[in-house]
Amino acid sequence: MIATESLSKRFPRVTALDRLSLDIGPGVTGLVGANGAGKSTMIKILLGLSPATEGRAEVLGLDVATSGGAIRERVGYMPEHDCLPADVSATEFVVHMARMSGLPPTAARERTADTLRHVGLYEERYRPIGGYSTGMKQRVKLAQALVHDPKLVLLDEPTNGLDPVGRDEMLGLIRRVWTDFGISVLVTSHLLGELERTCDHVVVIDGGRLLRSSSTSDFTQATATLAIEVTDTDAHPDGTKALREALTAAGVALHAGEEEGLPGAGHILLLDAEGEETYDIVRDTVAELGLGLVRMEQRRHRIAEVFRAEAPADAERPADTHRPADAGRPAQEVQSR
Ligand SMILES: Nc1ncnc2c1ncn2[C@@H]1O[C@H](COP(=O)(O)OP(=O)(O)OP(=O)(O)O)[C@@H](O)[C@H]1O
Repeated sequence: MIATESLSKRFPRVTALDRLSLDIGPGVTGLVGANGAGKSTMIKILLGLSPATEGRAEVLGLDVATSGGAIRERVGYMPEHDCLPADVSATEFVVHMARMSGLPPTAARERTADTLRHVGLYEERYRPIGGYSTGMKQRVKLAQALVHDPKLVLLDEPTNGLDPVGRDEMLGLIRRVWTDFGISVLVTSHLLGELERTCDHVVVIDGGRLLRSSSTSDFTQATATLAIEVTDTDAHPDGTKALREALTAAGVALHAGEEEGLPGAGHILLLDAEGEETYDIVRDTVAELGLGLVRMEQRRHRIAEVFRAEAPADAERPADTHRPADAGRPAQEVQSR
């Protein structure tokens, strides 16, 4: 879908992209980096809107230096900043964008109705955009990127300004752009956490340089760590302690510390699983003690942890404090440089 080779973009005072070589296939790909990492610059080069200083890039097999127009016919683009006219309705605006992309009037109207429905805008699509919430405006921006049925969409920070619920809804929509319509997606974000569930592949850039490009599952590979949480009972007022002692006696290797569980719940024991029998031992021990098993789950790395572990020593990386008690809070933000 996208291939770059030693792609660089230098402004007089800053190198926005520094010899970036990438190969991005079909599916949903996240391009993640702090503010100023070079994400928007990359998108503008891929659209043929801004020339690279060095290197080359192809989108859908077309050279960005010579085929900008052809690329923009086949690719949808959702810009980062607000760029919507306040005094026209979503329907009027998206029909206009569809016509600009070359669709005949009837097809433009039909595609607009379908696309706005797909992004979750219904009756309100006839009201002026000026009165829309941020979430609705982001949906209009997404709709105009999809209306001409592109092969690929480039989405620049589509979750910007959204609250956690709006962000989840937008990420769900983005995922469906690929799963329901087969349109590949390149989505930028400065939030590492939100890409885990949405993207098949993640590219991390920092200061215009490639830090890592790999599949999300490689980033978040399951570890052999099990997290166990149990309830207290009258017989065992500290169920976690009782379980720790019983499992230790059974020869299970437990991690020294405990994690805090959800507010009001017990602590979470962590242990190294050595095959399926560890699960059986835990289950049987919990049953023998008469405790309630709240969770027994295999831990996965979070992208932020991997990123922090791999970042160069001189780079300040986010401290990932994700615990179950953090569930539902906004994803960890990559610090600005
Ligand atoms: N037209 C320009 N002239 C000079 N410098 C620029 C220009 N456009 C971008 N830059 C610089 O290039 C670097 C990368 O900017 P870019 O907008 O690509 O980052 P980004 O990762 O998209 O971050 P953000 O989400 O904050 O826009 C920044 O240091 C920025 O100040």
